[in-house]
Amino acid sequence: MVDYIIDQNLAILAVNNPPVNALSHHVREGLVEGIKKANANDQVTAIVIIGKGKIFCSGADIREFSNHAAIKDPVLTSVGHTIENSGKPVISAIHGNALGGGLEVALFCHYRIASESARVGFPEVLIGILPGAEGTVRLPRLSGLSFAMDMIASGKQINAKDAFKHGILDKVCTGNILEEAKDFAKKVIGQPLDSRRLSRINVEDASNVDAVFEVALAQVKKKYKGQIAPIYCLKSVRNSAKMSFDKAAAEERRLITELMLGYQSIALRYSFFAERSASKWRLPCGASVNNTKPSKIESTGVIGAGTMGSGIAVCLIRAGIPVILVEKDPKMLEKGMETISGILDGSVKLKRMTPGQKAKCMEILKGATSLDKLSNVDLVIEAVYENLELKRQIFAQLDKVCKPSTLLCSNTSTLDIDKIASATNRPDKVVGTHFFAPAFIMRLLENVYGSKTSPTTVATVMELGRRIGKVTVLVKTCYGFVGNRTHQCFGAEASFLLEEGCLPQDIDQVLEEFGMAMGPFKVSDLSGIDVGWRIRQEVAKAAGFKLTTETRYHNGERISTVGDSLFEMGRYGIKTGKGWYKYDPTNLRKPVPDSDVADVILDHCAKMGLQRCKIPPQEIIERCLFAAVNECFRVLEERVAEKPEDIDVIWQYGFSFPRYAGGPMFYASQVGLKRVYERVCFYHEKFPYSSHWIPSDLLRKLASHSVEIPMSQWKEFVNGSKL
Ligand SMILES: CCCCCCCC(=O)CC(=O)SCCNC(=O)CCNC(=O)[C@H](O)C(C)(C)COP(=O)(O)OP(=O)(O)OC[C@H]1O[C@@H](n2cnc3c(N)ncnc32)[C@H](O)[C@@H]1OP(=O)(O)O
Ligand SMILES: NC(=O)C1=CN([C@@H]2O[C@H](COP(=O)(O)OP(=O)(O)OC[C@H]3O[C@@H](n4cnc5c(N)ncnc54)[C@H](O)[C@@H]3O)[C@@H](O)[C@H]2O)C=CC1
Repeated sequence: MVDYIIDQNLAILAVNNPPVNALSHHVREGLVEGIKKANANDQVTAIVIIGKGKIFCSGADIREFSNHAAIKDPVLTSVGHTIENSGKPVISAIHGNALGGGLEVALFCHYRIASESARVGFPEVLIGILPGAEGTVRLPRLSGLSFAMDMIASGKQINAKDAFKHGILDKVCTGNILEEAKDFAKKVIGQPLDSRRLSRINVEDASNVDAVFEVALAQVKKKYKGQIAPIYCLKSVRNSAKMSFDKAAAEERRLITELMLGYQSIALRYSFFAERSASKWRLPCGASVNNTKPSKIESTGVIGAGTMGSGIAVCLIRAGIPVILVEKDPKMLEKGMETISGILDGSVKLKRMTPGQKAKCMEILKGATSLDKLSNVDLVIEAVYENLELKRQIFAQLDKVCKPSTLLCSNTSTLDIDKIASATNRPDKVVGTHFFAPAFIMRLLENVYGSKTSPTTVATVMELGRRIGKVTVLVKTCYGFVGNRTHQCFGAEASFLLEEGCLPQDIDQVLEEFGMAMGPFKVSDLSGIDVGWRIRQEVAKAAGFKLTTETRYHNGERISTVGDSLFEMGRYGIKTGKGWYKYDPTNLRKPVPDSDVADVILDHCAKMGLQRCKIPPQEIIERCLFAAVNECFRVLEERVAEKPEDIDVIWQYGFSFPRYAGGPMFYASQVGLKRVYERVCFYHEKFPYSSHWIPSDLLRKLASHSVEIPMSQWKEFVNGSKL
C-alpha cells in the first residue's frame, strides 16, 4: 500500500490506498518500512512522501476507530517518530488534500511542499476527536497558538497559499508536484535536520497562551454549543505551550482516547458514514446507483415563485442550471425575481459569491406567466400551494405542454406522488423532489419515488441533488414521506405539551439544550404557520371533515389546534412579524417570547377544559423524540426508507438534529430499544388517542431480543424475515 521507488538518489514513498489514501494498517507499515529501507540504502540521500491518485492522504482510517483498542502497530505516532528521526531529510509532497493524520504525517516530515490547489486541515473535530498523532502539539510550533486553536477546533481546511502564510508549508508549487519535490529535495540534502524537527522547537507565543485560550474558548462555546471535542482541541493546543513536548503529546493521547470512546464521537463517526451511504440508493426492483444512468439536465422550469419556488430556483441557477420561473400573475413573478436577487445579494455580502457570479446566475433565470414556456425544458419542479387538485391540474397541463422526455417533479411536502402522477400519461417520469425551507440554505433533498417512477428518473433527480450540492436521500411515497411524516409526530407532541402546561419557549429551550439547532416553534415561524395550516386543512378535507379551532378529536385521534388560532389571527410567523414569537422588523433572526401567545394558549386550554401542570424537561424530550422514533420504525417497517441511516440523515439535514447525537434512529440504538419500547408503551397507555404511540411492530420485535440488535441488522427484521 506504499510503493517504494528509487529515482536516482531519492527514495519516493507513494501512498497507494484508493480511494482516498487513508492511513490503514498496511499504509502505516509501508511508511515505516520505506523510511527504514531508504535510511539503510547508502545511495539514497533524501526521501519524498507523496500520495497516488487524487489526494495526498485523507488521514487515519476512520473505520479502524470502531475497535480502537485493536488498532494494530505501528500506530501513527510511531510511524511519525520513524519519519522525524530519519537521518535523511524527508519531504512531504502534497496534492489534493492532506487531512487529519495525513497532515500529521506531513508535520512529522522535515519539509512540506504542496500544489497550489492543495488543501490542508484537521477535520478530526468533525468526527468528535482531535488530531491525536501530535497534531495539536506540532501545529502551534509552526503557526502560533491562535491560528492553531482556530484551525483545529473548527476542522476547516485551508488552501496552500494560506498554509504557506501560516508557516505550515515551506513552498507552494505551480508545476508537477513530484518533479518539484525532487528539485526541492536536492536543495535540502546535507542541511542540518534538528531545527526541522518540530519536536525539538518551542511554541513561540507560549507566554500568551492563557489569554489566547480564553478568547478561543468563549468563541467555541458559542459557535459549537453542546459539543465536547472543540473544547478538548483547545485544551490540547494549550498544553503544547504549557508542557514539555512529550508531556503534551501524552496528554493529547489521553484526551483523544477519552473522546473516541464518548457518545459524541461515536455518533459523529456514524454520521460521517451514514451521509455517504445515503447517496447509494437502491429501488426494490434492483435498480441502483451502480446500474442506472441519469438523463442529462440542461434546462429546468420552476412553477411557483413563493417561499420554496424562489429558493429552489436559487439552488439551480447557483449550480449553473438555467431556470424558467413560472408564476400565475406578473406581480407575484416580479416579487419572486426580487426575492431571488435579494438572496444572491446576501451571498455577495457574505463573500460567498462575487457580483460577477451573481450577474451570471441572474442571466440564466427567466420569468414567465404561462406554463407554455416550459415546452422545451428537461425537468420541471412544481412548487405551488399544497393542494392536490391544483397540483393534478398543473401536472396534467405540463404533460401536454412539455416534450415527452421532460421529468415532472413536485416539491409537495406531504401528498402522494402516485396521485399526482396519475394526472399525466408519463407516471414513470413523475417524482417528488422535496426541498426543505429555506431551500437555498438547507442541505437536504428528499427525493420521493412513486409506484411507477422509473429508475432513470430516480437516477436523474439523485444526480441533480448532487450537482446542486445537496445531501440527497431517496424514499418511497406515502403521506409526508420520511421527513414530514416522522417529524409530524414530534411536532404533534410539542403542540400537545402546549395544551398540558408548556409555552413554546419552554419546549424550544429544552430541545435546543438537547442539541437541536432550533426548537419546533422557531422552525414553524420560519417555514410559516400558514403552511402547516394549509396541510392540516388538506388532510381534513381528504378525510371529509371540517377542521376548526374547536376540534379536539377526529376519528378517535387527538388534535391540537392552537396553531390554527394563531393562523386565524394572521400570525404566520417571521413573514408577518408574529407567530409563536414576535419579531422586531429590524432583527427578524431574534424570536422574542410573546405574552399574547401565552394568552392564546391559556384561553385555548380554558375553552377546552384542559388542565395545565409543570412538565419536566425529560418528559419533553421523550414525548417529542420517542413519538418520532416509533414512527421512524414504522417507516422502516413499510420500507418507505431503505435503511435507518437514511432516516437519520433526513433528520440531521432537514430538521437540524444534532450530528453529535446521530439522528433519532441512532439515538434510539444508544438509549437501547428495550427502554425505548417500554416508554412508547407507557405513553401509549397514557395517551390512547394518539395513534403515533401505537408501538411499531418492528420496534417490538427488535426490543424483544435478549441482546441489543445492531442497527446494521434492523433491516433483516422487516416483514417478519427474522423474528
Ligand atoms: C488512540 C488512537 C490514536 C489515533 C490517532 C489518530 C490520528 C488522527 O489524527 C485521526 C485522523 O486522521 S481522523 C481522520 C481525519 N480525516 C477525515 O476526517 C477526512 C474524512 N474524509 C473526507 O473529508 C473526504 O472523504 C475526502 C475529502 C477525503 C474525500 O472526499 P470525496 O467526496 O472525494 O470522497 P468521499 O465520498 O467522502 O470518500 C470516498 C470513500 O472514502 C471513504 N473515506 C474517506 N475518508 C476516509 C477515512 N479517513 N477513513 C476511512 N474511509 C474514508 C468514504 O467513506 C468513501 O467510502 P464509501 O463510504 O465506501 O463510499
Ligand atoms: N414552506 C415550506 O416550508 C415548505 C413547503 N413545501 C411545499 O412547497 C410547495 C410550495 O410551498 P410554499 O413555497 O411555501 O408556498 P407559497 O405560498 O409561498 O408559494 C406558492 C406560490 O405558488 C404560486 N402559484 C399558485 N398557483 C399557481 C399556478 N397555477 N401557477 C403558477 N404559480 C402558482 C403562488 O402565487 C405562490 O407564489 C407546497 O407544496 C408546500 O407544501 C415543501 C417544503 C417546505
